[in-house]
Formats: sequence, C-alpha cells, structure tokens
Amino acid sequence: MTSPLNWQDQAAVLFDLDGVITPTAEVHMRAWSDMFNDFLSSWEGEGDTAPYTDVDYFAHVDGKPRYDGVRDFLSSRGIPASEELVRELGDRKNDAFNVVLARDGVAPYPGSVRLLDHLAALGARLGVVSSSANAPAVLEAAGLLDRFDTVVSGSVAHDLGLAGKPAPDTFLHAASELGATPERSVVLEDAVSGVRAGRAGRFGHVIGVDRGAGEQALREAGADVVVADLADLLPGEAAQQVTG
Ligand SMILES: O=P(O)(O)OC[C@H]1O[C@@H](O)[C@H](O)[C@@H](O)[C@@H]1O
Repeated sequence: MTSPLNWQDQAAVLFDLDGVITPTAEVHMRAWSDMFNDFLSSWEGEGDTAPYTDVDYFAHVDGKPRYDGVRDFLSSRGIPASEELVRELGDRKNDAFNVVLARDGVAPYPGSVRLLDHLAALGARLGVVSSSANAPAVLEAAGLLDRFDTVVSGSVAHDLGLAGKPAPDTFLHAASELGATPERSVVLEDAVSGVRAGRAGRFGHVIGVDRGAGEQALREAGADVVVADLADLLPGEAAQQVTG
C-alpha cells in the first residue's frame, strides 16, 4: 500500500543528527575504528581480538549512547566489559571525535537543509533526538542549532534518566516537549537502533535514511520507507511516496 507523506499533517518531525542532518556519522565511525583497533591490538585478556570493522560498527555501536556502544561491542567479542574499561575506551573515542570536529568543522547534507527549509516554511515543529552528547556542538558547528524547537542529546537523556536508543524514550520525550503525539509525528533515522526506537514508540512514520546500514536492515528494523537523501522527501521528488 502506498500513501503520500503529507508534511502539513505532522505535529512534529524528529530528526536523528549524525548521518541524517550532518555527515558526522562518518567522523564517529572513524574515531571508533581507530580507538577500537588500537585497543584490540594491545589487549591480552580473554576474547576475540580480530580487527574491528564497519560491520562491527553497524551491528553493535551505530546510533547508541557512547558507553552502550562500547559495552555491546566488547560483549560481542567476549571481552569482559568492566565499567572502568568501558569509560576509558568511550572517553578515548570522544577525544578523537572532538579533535576532528574542531579541526574540520561540519557541513550539513545539502538535501537535509532543503527539507529543513521546506518544513520551516510550513511552520512545522522540529526536534533533534541524538544519542550523542556532542549533538549541540555539532548543530552549532553546522549553523543549524536555531532551526530546532528541542534538542534531546545524550546529555539530556543522561540527566533525565531516559533509556537510550533502541528504547523509544528519547523520541517520546521530544514529541511530548513539542506537544505532539507519536502517532502524528515522524522519525528520521539512519541507524538500525534508531529505527527500532521509532517503531517501538509507535510513531506515525519511521523513515530510514540509508547511509551504510543498508535498506534491508533498516526495513527489517521497522522503517516504513528508506531513502538515500532527505531531499527525496520533498514534494514532487520521486521518493515522496511512503510505503506502509
Ligand atoms: O558523541 P557521543 O556522545 O559519544 O555519542 C556517540 C554516538 O552518537 C550517535 O549519534 C551516533 O550515531 C553513534 O554512532 C555514536 O557512537
């Protein structure tokens, strides 16, 4: 069945950040890869120390809060995930991420800015829901912080005690802050964990953005439709139709 996604009918539009609005998922991926491979090459304890690859990222780390990603990856290798080790590795990766952010800045995806412009013209209520504690800094660097009515970052979730993705809690909190029901809100996500969160929260539309996780994986996680770029969701564009 196919039905048009009518942006006017949506009470709130909730965007993941890294990989949806800005190409910073790639910066996260690189920082994780450098840190984990450095760690694995010197680890002498129990567990599988084969090199960390992007397959590990998409399966265990993508879209999750920082320390959850470390914990889930270490567990997948049978490496004892003590809280001390989890913190140490997560902090090392965060330092590497911030060096790149300060050095290179952030240019948002042009197609994402086009969709934000369109939604602003409609007066839509917009939110960012990111597992990253760096979300406000990334939005600021991209010049987009003032485009959103709410930003639920990893730090906000931590302070409020909200469970991270794939739990739906952060998306539900953002919707309620915008006075919107999940049924009349849209979630846009590039990570399997984020799509699962949108589906678990019973959001009206869960849109997958394929930046590497793969269309099939995003659909299996519960995406109604998968696009390659947010400009595909503009009126008149080919992929405007949302399959449900
Ligand atoms: O920047 P932080 O707080 O370490 O958050 C990390 C996570 O932030 C998410 O937004 C990314 O999708 C993840 O892949 C990343 O690992």
